[in-house]
Amino acid sequence: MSMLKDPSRKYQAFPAINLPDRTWPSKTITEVPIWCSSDLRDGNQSLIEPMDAQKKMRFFKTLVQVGLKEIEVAFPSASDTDFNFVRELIEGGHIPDDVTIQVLTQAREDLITRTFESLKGAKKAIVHVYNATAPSFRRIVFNQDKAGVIGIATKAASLIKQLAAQQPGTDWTFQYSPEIFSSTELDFAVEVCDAVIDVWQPTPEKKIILNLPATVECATPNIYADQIEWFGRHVSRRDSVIISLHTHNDRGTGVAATELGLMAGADRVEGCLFGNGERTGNVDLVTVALNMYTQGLHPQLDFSDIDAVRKVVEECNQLPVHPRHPYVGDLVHTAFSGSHQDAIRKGFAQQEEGARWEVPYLPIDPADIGRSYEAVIRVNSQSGKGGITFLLEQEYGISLPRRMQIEFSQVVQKETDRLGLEMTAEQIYKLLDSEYLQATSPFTLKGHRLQEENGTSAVDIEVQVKGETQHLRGMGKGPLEALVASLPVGVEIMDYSEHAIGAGTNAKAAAYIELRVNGGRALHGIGIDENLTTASFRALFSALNRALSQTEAEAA
Ligand SMILES: CC(=O)SCCNC(=O)CCNC(=O)[C@H](O)C(C)(C)COP(=O)(O)OP(=O)(O)OC[C@H]1O[C@@H](n2cnc3c(N)ncnc32)[C@H](O)[C@@H]1OP(=O)(O)O
Ligand SMILES: CC(C)C(=O)C(=O)O
Ligand SMILES: [Mg+2]
Repeated sequence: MSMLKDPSRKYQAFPAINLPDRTWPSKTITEVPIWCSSDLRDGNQSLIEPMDAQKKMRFFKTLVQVGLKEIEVAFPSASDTDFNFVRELIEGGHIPDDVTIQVLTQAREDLITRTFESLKGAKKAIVHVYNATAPSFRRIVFNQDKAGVIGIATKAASLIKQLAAQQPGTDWTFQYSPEIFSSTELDFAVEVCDAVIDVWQPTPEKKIILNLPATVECATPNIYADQIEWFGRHVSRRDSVIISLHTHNDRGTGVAATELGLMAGADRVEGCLFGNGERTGNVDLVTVALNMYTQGLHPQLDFSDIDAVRKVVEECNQLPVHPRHPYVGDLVHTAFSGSHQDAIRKGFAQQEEGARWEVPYLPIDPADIGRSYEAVIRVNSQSGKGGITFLLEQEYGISLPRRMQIEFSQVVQKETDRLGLEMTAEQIYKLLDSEYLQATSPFTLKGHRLQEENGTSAVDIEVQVKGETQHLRGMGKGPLEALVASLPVGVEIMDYSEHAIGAGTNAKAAAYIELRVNGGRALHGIGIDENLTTASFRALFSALNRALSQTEAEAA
């Protein structure tokens, strides 16, 4: 490869932060942050078709239901749709008392003025202003030096303070974002923020929010954590400032950066549900929140019906959620592969109600987010007996004995190989039915009469053999021995088991028999009936017929 064409030469590693006594690496997340959804702003501005008023309202109500207390609802000076949406929220009384709406504006006088107009009559509001501070933006976008950029920020901060004072009926919170904080020289980021602090004069009782965006993610997440810890140590009036994280996912590590940022001392997280947002998206709030469960923390957001939330988000954003998306993807609580299914089935069987969650391969209990166990195990050609057994147990109450699991899984394997497709529980049951329950040839059991006296059983059997009715009679120490004695072929029973399916008046019996015919290969049969003796007789004929058919097939 020619070095001249080597793309890596265009880029430079992000320099490490000088913070040898960093503390975040040995911390864990022990507190739930303040959550802020930016779905209706950062999410919305990145959509092919931004949401209309109806969609925005539907999304807003879902966010409220989920439990978000801070919601960035619009960029009011951007469009009439956004402006009018803020008006509708306020005038229509749609904002619950414990929810604060947030709006974004550039640090420009006309836009700030329009933003305050949109907020007239709000009980509470966060006014969020941003301007770029990163070196390339200073040069490319603003053509300003550092002092010029500080001037943009402080001028806007002053105007915001002044306009807020003119609308005293609203409980205001001010928020400032130095854009691409993560690419801004740290001391300059602090310098700009300190200048804004000087204007806003926050106190521990009336804090401001400093939102520190990784607008474009261009370093490993440990760098972002260092930047957050460094900033927290150096910013003035730390006790009067809420440090907010706002990460994007350009390198695919938005969640990691946010989590490490929390360990580094941040108080608040902005993001979007399922990671919508500019380019690769904002950090996925759902993932960060649900990851808290595995830290033993309740995220204080309600995703107990995650599929209902997903439906709203997909319909409003007109973007599908990927099937492998953490927590919510269609496939993420599903195991196809044999060894995973085996471990999951054993895990479910041993998991006790209320005990610490230990089911292998499932980081959280799917039921906690409204997912059903049925979806957990699905069967294709990579599956083994564990998954097949699990589905038959869950869906049909059929518990195959161990050796029969092995035998039947080979039948299923042949079918999945032949189809090249997944098999549903229903298809598996149909296969079990045709292979075992419908194994009625050459012997079709038509009826039986059982007499038991002094420990001896005598059975009269009516069977149909190749269309002809035959009567068989046998005696033995029990019904099965009597039945075996009645047969015209040599049958040796290797194993027998039974269990109930269901309970009460609808209960049925399932019987399983493993037998050998004339010393041949051991094979299984199943019988299901309301009557246990009938079930066991059906099981015997099921196994016998399978054995005879196979012998015939092998001879042919
Ligand atoms: C990282 C982020 O997500 S930031 C949020 C981005 N979101 C959006 O932009 C969505 C909504 N935006 C819009 O609809 C439009 O940009 C508007 C209506 C707000 C403004 O539109 P316009 O007036 O046409 O300006 P435009 O967006 O092109 O911005 C360019 C001008 O604003 C300046 N500018 C850009 N950002 C800022 C800022 N944060 N603060 C101050 N000035 C800014 C630029 O330097 C440029 O100035 P110039 O014309 O003197 O060179
Ligand atoms: C407006 C700011 C906070 C933003 O969205 C970003 O920098 O990503
Ligand atoms: Mg953003």
